[in-house]
Amino acid sequence: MSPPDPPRSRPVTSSQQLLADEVRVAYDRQVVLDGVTLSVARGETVGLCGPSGCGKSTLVRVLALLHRPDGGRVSIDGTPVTGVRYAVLVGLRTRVAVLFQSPRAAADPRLSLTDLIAEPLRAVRAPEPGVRERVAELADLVGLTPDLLTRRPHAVSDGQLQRACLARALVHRPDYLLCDEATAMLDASTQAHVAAVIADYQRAQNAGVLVITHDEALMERWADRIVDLAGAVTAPAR
Ligand SMILES: Nc1ncnc2c1ncn2[C@@H]1O[C@H](COP(=O)(O)OP(=O)(O)OP(=O)(O)O)[C@@H](O)[C@H]1O
Repeated sequence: MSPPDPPRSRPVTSSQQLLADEVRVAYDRQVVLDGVTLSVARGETVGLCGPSGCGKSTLVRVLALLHRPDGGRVSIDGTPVTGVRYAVLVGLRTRVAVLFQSPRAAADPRLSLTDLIAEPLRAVRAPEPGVRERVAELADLVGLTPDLLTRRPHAVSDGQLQRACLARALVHRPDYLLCDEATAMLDASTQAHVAAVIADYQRAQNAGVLVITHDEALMERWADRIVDLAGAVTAPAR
């Protein structure tokens, strides 16, 4: 494994956190999150638990700037974020990355693993020599050999594809990484390796990490504190 990413030079202050403040989300008539507040500070690992359907993944999508909440706000280190996806300035949106449970649902089947990892850099028109160098660095970090990098998703295992998705998530050196059941589909050794890569990255970058897992032992080992979303209200929309 190559050395972890060098930390950014920005000094870290106590106000540096990814914050969902009084967030409300409803799908049609169903209120899933009703005034939920959750923060993830730089350097900490927050575990998010709660019964199936209580809104954990929805909250992750809101924090990842993929889903616009119906109420409340998201801020990154005190900067309010008003839009979602490409409406957010690139310098802000690349501060948060997400790793989902299913790498197959998250990966474009037409791309080689190299192009999959490079995708977020090419989307911001990063110079190609730097892209190739960063892909090689990350492939080494997550344990993907050169022969695997030329293959497309259908020709690699779920574990290998999740490693590529992790590399892609880290490509912009995010300050916050959200892991939504990211190790659930993996065998024990791949799970341990993915968790170790994330922990090394977190230490090097002083990143904040949010973890959703139904694996209580993993949650206990991984999280500095655990937030239970079970209190979130699921009720008909007003
Ligand atoms: N796009 C959507 N449209 C309509 N309803 C949705 C949508 N996404 C989620 N839901 C509903 O919102 C509720 C919360 O879903 P969510 O996936 O956030 O829960 P969760 O706590 O992550 O569940 P699990 O632990 O099973 O993954 C569920 O009742 C779900 O059916």
